[in-house]
Amino acid sequence: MLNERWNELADVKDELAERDWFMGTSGNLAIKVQDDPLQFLVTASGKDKRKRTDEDFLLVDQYGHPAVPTHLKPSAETLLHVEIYRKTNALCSLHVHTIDNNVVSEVYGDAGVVTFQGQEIIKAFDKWEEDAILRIPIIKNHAHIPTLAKEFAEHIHGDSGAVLIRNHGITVWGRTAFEAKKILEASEFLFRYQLRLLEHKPFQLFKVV
Ligand SMILES: CSC[C@@H](O)[C@@H](O)C(=O)COP(=O)(O)O
Ligand SMILES: [Zn+2]
Repeated sequence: MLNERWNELADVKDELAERDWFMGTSGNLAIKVQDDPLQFLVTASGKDKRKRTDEDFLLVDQYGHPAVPTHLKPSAETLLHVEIYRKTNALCSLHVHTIDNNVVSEVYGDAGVVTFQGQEIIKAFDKWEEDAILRIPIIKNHAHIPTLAKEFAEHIHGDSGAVLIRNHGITVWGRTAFEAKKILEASEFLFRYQLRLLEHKPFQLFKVV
């Protein structure tokens, strides 16, 4: 099981690296290995996530501490992944910094949310009704990670979802690694769309849905 999960997460990491979503060692990824007690694989802190090595991940427990002795340090943002697995049945959680998610988080940061409606791709979030609205919350980038994780946890409401951290990045989760990746890609599509739209229709910034 551990090996299977390791390879699954390594493959996701390679795909996101191909998109250049790990600039400057940013980003972290996790995949659950077992419940009761919780154990999951998380990226080792500070690594170049574009490289595939056998020190890319380490196993951590329900507190985000290494589950077995290791010289590797868990991601600085491991506590956010802990909150996801504590509150949901998600299997995989992904965090990336992109220019688009940072700019969107700043443009809509004061509102605390960015909304999308009438966009085909919101079906990736399991929203199938014609007038469905997708709301992605935006939280403050607290430097104190336990505080960040606490505020982040208030926006975890299901086995899949997405939360923006202002001028920092996005964290998504899903019932499978495939679903988490789908939500991440769909989010980045929407962010790019929204920023392009604002270039052509600046008044869209004030559209209330
Ligand atoms: C250099 S990126 C800033 C980091 O503090 C963090 O936000 C991040 O995403 C990567 O941290 P990491 O500890 O490698 O998981
Ligand atoms: Zn980060």
